[in-house]
Amino acid sequence: MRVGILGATGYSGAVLFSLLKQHPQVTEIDLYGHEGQSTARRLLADEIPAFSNAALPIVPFVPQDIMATTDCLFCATPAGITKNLMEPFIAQNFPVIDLSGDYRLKDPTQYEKWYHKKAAPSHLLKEAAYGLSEFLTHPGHYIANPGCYATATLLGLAPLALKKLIEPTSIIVDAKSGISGAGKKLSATSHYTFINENACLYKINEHQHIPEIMQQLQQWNAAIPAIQFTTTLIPITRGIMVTIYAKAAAGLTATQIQAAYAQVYAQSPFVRLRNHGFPTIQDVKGSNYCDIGYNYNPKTNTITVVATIDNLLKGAAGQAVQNFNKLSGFTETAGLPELPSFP
Ligand SMILES: NC(=O)C1=CN([C@@H]2O[C@H](COP(=O)(O)OP(=O)(O)OC[C@H]3O[C@@H](n4cnc5c(N)ncnc54)[C@H](OP(=O)(O)O)[C@@H]3O)[C@@H](O)[C@H]2O)C=CC1
Ligand SMILES: CC(=O)N[C@@H](CCC(=O)OP(=O)(O)O)C(=O)O
Repeated sequence: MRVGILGATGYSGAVLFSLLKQHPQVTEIDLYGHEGQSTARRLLADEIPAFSNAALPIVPFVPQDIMATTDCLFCATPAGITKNLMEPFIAQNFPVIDLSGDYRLKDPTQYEKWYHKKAAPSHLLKEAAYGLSEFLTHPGHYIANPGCYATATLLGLAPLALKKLIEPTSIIVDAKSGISGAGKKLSATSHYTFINENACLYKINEHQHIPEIMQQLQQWNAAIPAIQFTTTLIPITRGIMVTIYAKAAAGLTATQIQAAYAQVYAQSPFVRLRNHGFPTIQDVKGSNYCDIGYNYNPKTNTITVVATIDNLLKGAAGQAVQNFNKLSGFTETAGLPELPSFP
């Protein structure tokens, strides 16, 4: 298969390129730059010295040329780009996997509220499938890859929500991310002198992943009205840890919780459950795994769930490849690392 990447010079696009380069079903990769970019030769290796042996050109983004030469397009661009570029691809049912937030929310007013930008038109939004891989049964042609925090939060909560094991009003999510989650551009909070030996809460009650988490949670359990969700930047390069607290439904036992997680993830090669103890970020770094641990405290009637992922793999490029595999009918694990990068 021949695939294309828009945004390969960014963090998640670069990880995507590395994965696709070693994918057993991918024979060629084309890289695209900005629409209207000059045709002067620009190489991936010039932008990312770590890829100095991959002298691939980055060519201008021209939809008709892309559809004529490749079989699937990946977009690893910031929010606000694909909503303006994807109409020709959607019109022709061309396979696209979009890592940005532009097509995740079905309701355009929600996108406008949380992303502070004009949304893609409703008729295009309708064509996109929300690609939380473990629950993606009908990939269609356009997959909106979930956000990194949303992936860890939803995988951590799914068994509790689906099986109605918690008080719907009691969910609190305390999420922490490494700095690569913010992308390659420098900002005041990603500056070394600010974040080194520091930790910083941000976007309190305003994080753009809240609506996509709610959109999915309410499909699993319509009684969940809202979640309390906080995000903290921590001084590591890669990784997300979400700690979830919720009150148990009446009469629940620890055995029922364990059974729910085991049943929901019985066929999920990238979800690893801990029946004892909690996962760390190191346990998943460099892999597409989401590791989940849980605990029930009968004294406070509280369930604690911890889910960890590598934000650039399961939170972005890894899940995009997992979705590509599902969309193309390949083995779900094809092209994805079998083990994390330990130590
Ligand atoms: N980083 C992460 O952990 C995660 C990221 N995502 C999502 O993935 C997407 C990419 O994120 P990330 O890799 O962090 O971002 P980066 O800022 O690191 O990279 C963005 C990429 O998009 C390209 N780009 C920017 N504007 C345009 C444009 N108008 N046309 C074409 N290409 C453009 C950039 O190219 P150039 O440098 O030439 O401008 C660059 O290659 C975002 O939507 C992000 O929200 C999702 C989950 C996790
Ligand atoms: C650490 C950090 O800044 N993380 C980013 C993750 C956002 C992201 O991945 O963007 P999407 O909304 O397109 O998924 C944030 O919190 O905004």
